[in-house]
Amino acid sequence: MRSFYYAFRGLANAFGSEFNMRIHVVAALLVTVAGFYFKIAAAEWGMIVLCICSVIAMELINTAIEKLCNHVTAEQHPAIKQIKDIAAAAVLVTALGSLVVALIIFLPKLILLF
Ligand SMILES: Nc1ncnc2c1ncn2[C@@H]1O[C@H](COP(=O)(O)OP(=O)(O)OP(=O)(O)O)[C@@H](O)[C@H]1O
Repeated sequence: MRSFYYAFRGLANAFGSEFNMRIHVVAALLVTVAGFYFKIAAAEWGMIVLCICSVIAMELINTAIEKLCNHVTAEQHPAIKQIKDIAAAAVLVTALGSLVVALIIFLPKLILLF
C-alpha cells in the first residue's frame, strides 16, 4: 500500500514540476475529447489509452533519469549529455509513434467532415 503512495507522490511531483508533462496531459485530454466526439471503436480506445500511458510513462522515466544525472553532477560532462539525450529520444520515439496512431484513427474521420 505504501508503495502505491510513493508512486502517486512521484506522479504528482513530475506533473507539478515538468512542463513537458503538462503538454502530454493537454494532448491526452484533446485526444480523449476527439475520441468521444468521433465515437471511436473499443479497439481504437485501447490503442489511444496505450499510447497515452506509454508517453506519460516514458516522460516519467526521462524525468527520473534527468534528476539522477543532475544529482550525480552539476558539471557539464559528455557522458551526462549522451545519457540525457538518449532518454529524451525515448520520449520522442514514443510520442511520434503515438502521433502516427492518432493520425491513423482520426485522419479518415476528419476528412469525412469536409
Ligand atoms: N550536465 C550536463 N553535461 C552535459 N550536457 C548536458 C548536461 N545537462 C544537460 N546537458 C545537455 O544540454 C542540452 C539541454 O538539456 P536540457 O534541455 O535538458 O536542459 P538542462 O538544464 O540541461 O536539463 P534539466 O531539465 O535537468 O534542467 C541537452 O543536449 C542535454 O543533454
